[in-house]
Amino acid sequence: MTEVKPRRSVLYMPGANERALEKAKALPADALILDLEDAVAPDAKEAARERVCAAASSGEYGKREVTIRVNGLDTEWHDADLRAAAQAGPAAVVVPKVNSAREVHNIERALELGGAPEHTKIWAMVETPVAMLHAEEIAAASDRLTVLVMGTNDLAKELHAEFVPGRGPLLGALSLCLLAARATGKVILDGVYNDVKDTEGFEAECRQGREYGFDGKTLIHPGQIEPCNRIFAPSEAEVEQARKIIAAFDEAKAEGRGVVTVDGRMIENLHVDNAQRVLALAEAFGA
Ligand SMILES: CC(C)(COP(=O)(O)OP(=O)(O)OC[C@H]1O[C@@H](n2cnc3c(N)ncnc32)[C@H](O)[C@@H]1OP(=O)(O)O)[C@@H](O)C(=O)NCCC(=O)NCCSC(=O)C[C@H](O)C(=O)O
Ligand SMILES: [Mg+2]
Repeated sequence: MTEVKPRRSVLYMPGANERALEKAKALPADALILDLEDAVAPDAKEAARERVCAAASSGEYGKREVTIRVNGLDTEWHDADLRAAAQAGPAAVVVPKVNSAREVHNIERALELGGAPEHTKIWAMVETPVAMLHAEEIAAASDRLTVLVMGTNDLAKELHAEFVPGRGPLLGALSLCLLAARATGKVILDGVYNDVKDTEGFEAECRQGREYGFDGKTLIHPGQIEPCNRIFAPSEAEVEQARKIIAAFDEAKAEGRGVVTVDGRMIENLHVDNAQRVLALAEAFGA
């Protein structure tokens, strides 16, 4: 099984907010997105670019992936953001509103020309109707692209959809992107939950994201980290069950059988693969 990187909780923080950048050093988020796009006002963009590039190359955020979200491809800041990010060498450059494979190729070329180290990957945000329809070609466009990130605020805006409990209006789009990620072997992160005071609603959305198959969720506030880490990690009972399944199947195999029941349920090879994935995740999360 390939290495599992912890990406349950991926926290955005405004690149212009020095206090938030400092505070993030001690926060238990699995990964960070230092934002130059929506959370930064136009007249603060250049100072924020310098600040986040310095933060990303500082080595002060421990083992976590520190990424930089640049401004969109059609903005006046995009090229300079990409050049600066390529030099800073973060774990990834997060690019908003990616709509086609051609755009991914352009980003890839710009990173290469900018001298980005190999470890700097592309995380593509999918957040427009066009991106939903091109999700597979976007995900498959480059080996350097390792993660799809849902942008549910932009998507809802473009769709004229309302935010309702259960996210009915967005479920088709979320499923399309999940299919694209799984079909191409990429990681996929769910979108943000805007009401930072609504713990119950946030936890329900985390559970829904996990049930659908998302690898983790993007966050906007430190208070969202603990519930997100808890919900996206296998519980003790799930780890115990995974061990039981592996042991029962090993025993059956030794007796020449390819199928067994555990607690009355059929277990075949594919369920063992799932159980191994649960153990790998638990180990990656330090559970
Ligand atoms: C949402 C917020 C504006 C709320 O801010 P505020 O009311 O000031 O929060 P608190 O007073 O509760 O903050 C408590 C302390 O925590 C620090 N803090 C807050 N948020 C963060 C953060 N994201 N990272 C690190 N630290 C954070 C505060 O500084 C306080 O610290 P202290 O003073 O020491 O007590 C605010 O949370 C915020 O700005 N969040 C991030 C917003 C953001 O990045 N937005 C852009 C990304 S989301 C997006 O673009 C979606 C996507 O594209 C889509 O389309 O869906
Ligand atoms: Mg967006």
